[in-house]
Amino acid sequence: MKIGIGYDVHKLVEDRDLIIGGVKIDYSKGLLGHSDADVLIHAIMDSILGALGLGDIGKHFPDTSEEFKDIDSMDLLKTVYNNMNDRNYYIGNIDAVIVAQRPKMAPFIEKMRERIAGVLNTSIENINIKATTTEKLGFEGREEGISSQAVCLLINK
Ligand SMILES: Nc1ccn([C@@H]2O[C@H](COP(=O)(O)O)[C@@H](O)[C@H]2O)c(=O)n1
Ligand SMILES: C[C@@]1(CO)OP(=O)(O)OP(=O)(O)OC[C@H]1O
Repeated sequence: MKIGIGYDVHKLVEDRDLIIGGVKIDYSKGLLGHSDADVLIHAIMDSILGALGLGDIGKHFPDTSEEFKDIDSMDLLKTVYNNMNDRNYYIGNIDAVIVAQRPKMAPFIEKMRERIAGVLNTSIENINIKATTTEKLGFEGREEGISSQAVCLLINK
């Protein structure tokens, strides 16, 4: 078994789609990034890469490469999954938190779990996603950005 941790932050700006956990959320602002800036998927990928001892997403998908400009982070997650699968590991479970003052994530959590479980070829029960505000404290609380943290457990086939 191997464990990993991931953390990511993206800035909230106008005129960008808000995509979190592979789900487009109707909101007045979106996250800025080289990719679609899906902060939850980035944290999950980093946790898996970390568990495998393979560095982080910046190493695998550099933000200097045109190849990854505006890319759907679910496509990157599929690449990370293939890498894990090739090394004979599968997902034990993932637990993650989205830190956002707004909007409410609760209505979208089940869809996120479904999408992530689908790409990672695991059961929805193995993917837990939580959300919290910071009671208006810090950059998330001031709605300047959204952060996410994830931990994963990988199991040997
Ligand atoms: N962006 C968010 C933040 C929170 N939630 C849900 O609300 C609950 C209470 O949040 P607190 O920060 O006040 O503890 C939290 O447990 C989440 O279920 C949310 O959906 N979206
Ligand atoms: C995903 C990548 C690549 O498109 O771009 P961003 O969306 O900027 O995300 P970040 O979490 O800053 O780092 C990984 C990047 O290389």
